[in-house]
Amino acid sequence: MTNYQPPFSNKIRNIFDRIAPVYDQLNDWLSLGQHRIWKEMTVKWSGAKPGDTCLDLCCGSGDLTFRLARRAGMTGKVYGVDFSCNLLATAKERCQRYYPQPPITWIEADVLNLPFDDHQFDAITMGYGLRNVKDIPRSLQEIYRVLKPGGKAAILDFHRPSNETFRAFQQWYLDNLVVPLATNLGVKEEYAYISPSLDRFPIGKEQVAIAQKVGFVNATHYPISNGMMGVLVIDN
Ligand SMILES: C/C(=C\Cc1cc(O)c2ccccc2c1O)CCC[C@H](C)CCC[C@H](C)CCCC(C)C
Ligand SMILES: C[S@@+](CC[C@H](N)C(=O)[O-])C[C@H]1O[C@@H](n2cnc3c(N)ncnc32)[C@H](O)[C@@H]1O
Repeated sequence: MTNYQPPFSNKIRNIFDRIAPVYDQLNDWLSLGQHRIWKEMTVKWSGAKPGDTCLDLCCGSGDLTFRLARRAGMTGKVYGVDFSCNLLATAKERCQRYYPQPPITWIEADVLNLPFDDHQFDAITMGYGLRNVKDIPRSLQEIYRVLKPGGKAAILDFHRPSNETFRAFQQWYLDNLVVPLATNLGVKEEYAYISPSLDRFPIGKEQVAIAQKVGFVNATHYPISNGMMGVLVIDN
């Protein structure tokens, strides 16, 4: 199994604090809007429904949080957790401007030490967070701890395709479109981080094995976008 050891969390937090001003726009441009579909699939696979108490981990500027809130409705409760104060500020600002109604609580915290009691949540999402945490098993343990029995989590992230052509295309896209465009916006190093972080990230079946070791009874990894992205769905 891959020995995954990303840099210290402070380095990661600084990366996301720095890219906050360009983050949403670059995601739209560079994924050709596809990230919205991937996020909608993730929320759907989390099983969130009206009245649920939901949690979005590594919420960033809030894309998945807002989608969860739409599903949970006015009788539900939604929490967004992130340690980047700049991305959280964007999330709060977007919330006030575009989504004044859903009951969302924003919390600045490390997802490796969640400030919640055990068994609080019906549904949990995490978008592009697991690859960035210092300790993946610990992160899944925290999810296991705060999920209610019968609750479900859906975790979206980049993935390395097993098909060589798609793998080569993904690498070409990162090297020749993502990094150059980011360079023009003054955030070259931050976006250059994606590729090595993806090399260290466990592939789908390894993620499933970690989740099972943590205690999840059901764990399935769904490759999407020709395996360039993936969603790990886990429940207890
Ligand atoms: C929303 C997306 C990525 C979020 C994201 C995650 C990270 O870990 C980062 C680390 C450092 C800087 C930025 C990020 C970051 O934005 C997914 C979409 C954005 C991507 C930049 C686009 C990547 C596209 C795929 C490699 C190929 C898709 C091809 C398709 C034809 C559109
Ligand atoms: C690529 S962004 C994803 C944001 C959002 N989920 C989305 O899909 O657009 C990754 C987020 O994870 C957060 N993050 C990474 N490690 C974290 C940790 N240990 N605790 C809290 N947030 C973390 C970063 O601050 C950043 O906002």
